[in-house]
Amino acid sequence: MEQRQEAEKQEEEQALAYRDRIGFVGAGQMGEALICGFIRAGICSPSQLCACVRSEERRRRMLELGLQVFGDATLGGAAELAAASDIIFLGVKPQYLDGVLEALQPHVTPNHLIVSIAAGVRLASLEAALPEGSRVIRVMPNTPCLIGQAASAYVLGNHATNEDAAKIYMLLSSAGLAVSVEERMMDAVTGLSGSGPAYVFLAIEAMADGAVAAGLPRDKALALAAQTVSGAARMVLEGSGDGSLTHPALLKDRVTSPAGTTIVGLAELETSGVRGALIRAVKAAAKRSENLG
Ligand SMILES: NC(=O)C1=CN([C@@H]2O[C@H](COP(=O)(O)OP(=O)(O)OC[C@H]3O[C@@H](n4cnc5c(N)ncnc54)[C@H](O)[C@@H]3O)[C@@H](O)[C@H]2O)C=CC1
Ligand SMILES: O=C(O)[C@@H]1CCC=N1
Repeated sequence: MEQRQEAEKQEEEQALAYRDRIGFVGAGQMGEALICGFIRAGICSPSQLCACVRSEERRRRMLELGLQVFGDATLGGAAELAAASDIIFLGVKPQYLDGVLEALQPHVTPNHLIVSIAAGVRLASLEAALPEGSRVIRVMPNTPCLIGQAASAYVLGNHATNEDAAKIYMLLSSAGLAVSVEERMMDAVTGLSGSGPAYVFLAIEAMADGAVAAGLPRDKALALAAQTVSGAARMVLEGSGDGSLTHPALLKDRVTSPAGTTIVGLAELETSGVRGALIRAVKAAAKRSENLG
């Protein structure tokens, strides 16, 4: 009985998300990753999506994906997008957000849910730039959303409702992991999972370089490096098989034979300060996010 109620609740929530029309002000790297993630997950169809774009290249790409396209948000596009959307994602760089909010503000109604993905920009500034009582959610997604593997965090603004929370969770979790956090944690999230794909890409590239130096062809080195990172990550996420995280130190120890190859590699990483470098990278990016706000 409980299971049936849960399934009915889930269907009801899904139906809510399915009906929404979603507009993207700015559809660049992250906007496109969200759009493709949602379409791929089947949470909405391209006909429910629209975007404001500034460049011809972006216009062509959005049309190719099947979206309705409007022009620059600050040159009339915002009004058209607001009329065609229930949920509005703000997908421009933080430095363009003020102009976009100014253009959007007169067209935001109580029926709109505004979702900002801008790094560092606080809910208080977003709410202050929008009509009193606006429903706002701040999200930090990441680019693996493109292939349904996002790590996203979200926090509700003062006027966002439980229904809004269910909607954003439905949308984000359709394309990966979604967790709710307190706003004071958003800078840390940005430094970790927002920017993190870039650290991992760098690590994959460097590991492949090492293998090339040791004699492996580039294509095989890259494929093995990427699959190693992916497989190791899945073991942390799924290794215990019961949904709980497995501590990476435990998994590391299982790879490391006495007087074997791995301990020699690990010792090099420790001598080079890789552990400290990663900690400092996440902290520096979190600090930058704090300063952007
Ligand atoms: N790239 C990433 O991995 C992530 C980015 N973010 C956030 O997402 C936001 C966008 O970042 P990216 O997608 O990387 O930037 P981007 O530069 O690739 O995309 C922004 C898009 O907005 C468009 N744009 C700017 N002003 C516009 C206007 N007035 N009307 C219509 N379109 C306009 C630009 O032409 C561009 O296509 C930023 O606030 C960033 O902090 C958040 C998480 C991850
Ligand atoms: O580099 C940036 O500022 C954006 C936010 C998180 C990832 N990319």
